[in-house]
Amino acid sequence: MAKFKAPVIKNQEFEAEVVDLTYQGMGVVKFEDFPVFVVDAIPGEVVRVGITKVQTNFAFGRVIKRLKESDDRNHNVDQATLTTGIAPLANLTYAAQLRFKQNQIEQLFKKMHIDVPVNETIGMENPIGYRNKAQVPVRTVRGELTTGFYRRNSHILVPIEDYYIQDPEIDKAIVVIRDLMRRYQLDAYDEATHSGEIRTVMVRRGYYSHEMMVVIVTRRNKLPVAELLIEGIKQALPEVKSIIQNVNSEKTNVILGKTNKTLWGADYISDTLFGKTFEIGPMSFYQVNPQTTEVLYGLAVEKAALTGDEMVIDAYSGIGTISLSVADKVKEVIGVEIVPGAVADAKRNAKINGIDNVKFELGKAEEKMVEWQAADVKPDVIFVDPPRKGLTPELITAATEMQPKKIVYISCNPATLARDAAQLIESGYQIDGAVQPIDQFPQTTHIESVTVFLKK
Ligand SMILES: C[S@@+](CC[C@H](N)C(=O)[O-])C[C@H]1O[C@@H](n2cnc3c(N)ncnc32)[C@H](O)[C@@H]1O
Repeated sequence: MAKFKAPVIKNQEFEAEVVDLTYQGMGVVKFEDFPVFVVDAIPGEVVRVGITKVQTNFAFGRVIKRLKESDDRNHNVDQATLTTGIAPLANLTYAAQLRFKQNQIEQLFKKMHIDVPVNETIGMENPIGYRNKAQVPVRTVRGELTTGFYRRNSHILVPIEDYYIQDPEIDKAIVVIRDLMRRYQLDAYDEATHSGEIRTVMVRRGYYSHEMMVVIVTRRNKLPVAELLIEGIKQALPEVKSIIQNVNSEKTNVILGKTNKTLWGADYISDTLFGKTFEIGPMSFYQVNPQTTEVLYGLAVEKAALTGDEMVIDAYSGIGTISLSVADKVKEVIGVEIVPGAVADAKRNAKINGIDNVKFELGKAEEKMVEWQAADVKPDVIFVDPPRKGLTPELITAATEMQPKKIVYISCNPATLARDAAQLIESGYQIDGAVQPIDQFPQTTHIESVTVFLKK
């Protein structure tokens, strides 16, 4: 059989209308029927495209000239932001972003042949500067230690100081820390040669508490000039309550290593959610958008319609935010979480808030659920809030065999949500009402939603 030959070649130019937007926020144009994915091109726009890379079934291109512009284009964003991968939807108006997210969920359920309404995405009033956490790579650019963000689809650092979607206080802190590292001539990490010292700076700031944690990720155990660095950070950033060194000596893209050393202050910071206090350690997941998290969990709890008598499972419980938010509305909760630091945080958080009807277990949700089912645990409601890869078939089998009245699925990836929904429906559950998207991650392609499954 003759090998398929792409109808375009590198550097070829042509004009076309943008007909679609991929789930990664890239415009789709067609050359004959061959799809070309183009950064910063919006459906309805007509563009002159230059081909940058050709693959077997598709190609990538860039906009050489925009010949017709879409009304959905947002002009209030600078080029550096669009060049990096930090805010890939920032070229769209916010209204168009919200429609894009609703539409993505609709398409994914349609593909699975599940007929379900999807509500309009609940958005933010001010959808920038919301992130309570930054993880910024530290690299050498033109001979100087630099912080910024990777250029899209690459590991090339673009120096930036305004990260657009991060809490501006975090942006300021990163510049302060970068300048101290320059002053004390610290060496930035070099991925290619696996040399240098400072890999990443992570900063987390409590939305209500304004407590800041700084985590410096190093390649080796020794952090040169640690004393001077700590003193400088304390002087310049009075909100900092915790300075931690995380050691990651592996040749990997994973940001954090396993070892943490508290260089100064507390091992965690606190913040509040629904008026409850949560202590958050460096390894623990904590929702990055504190403003919409309350909307998200508020909705999840409202949809669960709890009466006070329920036995609840909180699978993927993190530091216990869902468990502790529902504890006073139910009889008891058991949570399961895989990260030991997060389970320790969750147990402390139960204590701090005087909650004693909640238990947290360390383990894999998919294994614990099978154990609980075998032990004849009978939950009335199961909350699942998995990472992007979603649930496993084993977890769904065990969960549905326990026959809870409701399974409340909080999802950060509609592709795995739609896949899992098919198995839940096959196992005797039906979707109650509509899927509700909530914009936890404005300006990005990430899509959060809540769906309730009812036992038929
Ligand atoms: C989206 S977060 C939700 C956390 C928590 N519900 C919250 O909102 O703060 C997913 C959590 O699942 C945990 N996790 C990942 N894989 C897991 C597994 N196989 N079993 C249990 N927990 C897991 C992660 O460490 C993370 O804390």
